[in-house]
Amino acid sequence: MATIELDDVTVTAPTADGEVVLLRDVTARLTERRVVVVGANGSGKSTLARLVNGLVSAASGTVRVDGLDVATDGPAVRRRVGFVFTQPAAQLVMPTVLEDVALSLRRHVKDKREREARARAVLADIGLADRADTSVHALSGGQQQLLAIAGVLACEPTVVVADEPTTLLDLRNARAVQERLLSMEQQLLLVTHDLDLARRCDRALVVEDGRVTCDDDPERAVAHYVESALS
Ligand SMILES: Nc1ncnc2c1ncn2[C@@H]1O[C@H](COP(=O)(O)OP(=O)(O)OP(=O)(O)O)[C@@H](O)[C@H]1O
Repeated sequence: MATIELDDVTVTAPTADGEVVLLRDVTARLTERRVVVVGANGSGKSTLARLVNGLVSAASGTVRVDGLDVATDGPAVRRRVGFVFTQPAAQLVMPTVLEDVALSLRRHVKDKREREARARAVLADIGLADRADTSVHALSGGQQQLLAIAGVLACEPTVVVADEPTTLLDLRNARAVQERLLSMEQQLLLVTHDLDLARRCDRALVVEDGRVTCDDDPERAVAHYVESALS
């Protein structure tokens, strides 16, 4: 299993009259297979998730994935960390379903024919084999999210970071995406407002106002979050 290490990490962003702190003094060593991040809107969850593949940089402190520093080994870290966004359309770039998966595979499989065969196998695995030649825009939101996840997994990452991956999906598609993410062998760092889903993970971080205020087993952490959010 992969290891994500955050050591005294603070993230800031510039404002018109100085800077704002988005995340403050976060330290955690994450080795569990499924780690969930919960917290109120605007508390800093996405900022925490984005640190792990360098989409957001730390102002101070270090972020490491399997010992590699995101600040100095960015490309090597990004090869290990796949990212699933809330909006799947954000990461579907090719015209057809098959081409999109094949593009994800371009660094891993050099031979074009072999790449196409692998892409077809990936599509069969997620149940989209019959949509291979369809436009990515003709897929439903749920199918697009499954395709985005397939593209990420095809690159064989050791960590998958998913930022509210089921927020836009109906119950059935949300379930399909959840099961795919929870059952995969890769380490999952999941941001979600779905507390039932959070309870199925192995460890939970609660973020409040840019700080990790609870780091515990999910039952206890979710209880802490509910108590704090509703009090
Ligand atoms: N680049 C930026 N510049 C200024 N403020 C920012 C920037 N990025 C994020 N913020 C602010 O930092 C806070 C934390 O944002 P973040 O997206 O991490 O929250 P979140 O917990 O993921 O929220 P949500 O549940 O609504 O997605 C928010 O108040 C947001 O407006």
